[in-house]
Amino acid sequence: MASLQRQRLLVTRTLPQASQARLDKGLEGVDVVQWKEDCAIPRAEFLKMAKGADGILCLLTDKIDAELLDAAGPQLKVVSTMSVGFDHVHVPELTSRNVALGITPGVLTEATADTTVLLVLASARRLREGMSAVINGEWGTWSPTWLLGSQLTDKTVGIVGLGRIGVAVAKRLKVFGVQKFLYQGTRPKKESEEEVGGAIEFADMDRLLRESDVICVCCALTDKTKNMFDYNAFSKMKKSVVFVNTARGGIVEQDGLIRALREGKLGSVGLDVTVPEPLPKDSELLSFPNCLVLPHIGSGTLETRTAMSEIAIDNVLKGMKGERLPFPHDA
Ligand SMILES: O=CC(=O)O
Repeated sequence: MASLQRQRLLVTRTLPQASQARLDKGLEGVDVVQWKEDCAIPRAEFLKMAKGADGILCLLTDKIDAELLDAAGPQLKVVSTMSVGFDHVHVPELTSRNVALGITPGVLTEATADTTVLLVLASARRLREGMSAVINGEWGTWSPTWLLGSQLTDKTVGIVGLGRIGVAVAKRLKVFGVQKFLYQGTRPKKESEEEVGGAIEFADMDRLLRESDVICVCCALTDKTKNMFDYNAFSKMKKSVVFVNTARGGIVEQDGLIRALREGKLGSVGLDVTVPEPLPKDSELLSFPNCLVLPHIGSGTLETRTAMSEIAIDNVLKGMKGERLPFPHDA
């Protein structure tokens, strides 16, 4: 009787506890090799460990391109990324080799929308400046004019990308009394408009930039959205704008953002994503009191990260069996 050949699964980082326990318990017919250091797998190590893998469970920090796929070999059946974004994966290379790609959509919508709202409020209410004042002993007596921010009541909010996360952001911000939402994307989305409810309109980019009091970037990084927010775009925004990006750093042309901040063109900025990540400590971006930067923690709750890693395991196991992935990238 022919014995079933064991498969090799490469996992590029230690996973949240429950999912790690699932791997440690052992997966039937699968040998797991895993990079367990608390840092991104170095490229040379990745190329070495990928050799002979039937499945790869990776993160958004791991570049998946022709070189990596060559190093893995022709037996590779599936790449499963523990992220909803897949701009780190060269999809045509996977497609041409018949390698499936799994992602983790849906489960991180709420946490990422929460982080977006957190940045909107924190930026609008000048949280960074307020906290620094307290820590640095600059907190004087209560003043009617000190550290005044802005509020969402009766404002116009621009959402760039009215996908799952964009809708969840709009629904949350609505309860703060937003008057109107404008949105941008590949096309008008009636179903998403209905889900948000109330005053919401598809608008051209120029109008969205000029009329919005708050702009939230919630779209994927693609060839079309890369560097979409450049100096020219920032120059069109209101001087009081609150600009928040929780999607991908590459959607913003960062030198243009820095120039706009330097020239005082922007009210406040909240970023969860930058280029590069981590952002070097001496980046000029960190020198502006009205720019708040978080270390890419949009989906960073235990519940969400566990749900993401569980899906990533389910995807990779199905793919290694040659079956349809529960969450393929092109669903
Ligand atoms: O940024 C996080 C993700 O794409 O999942």
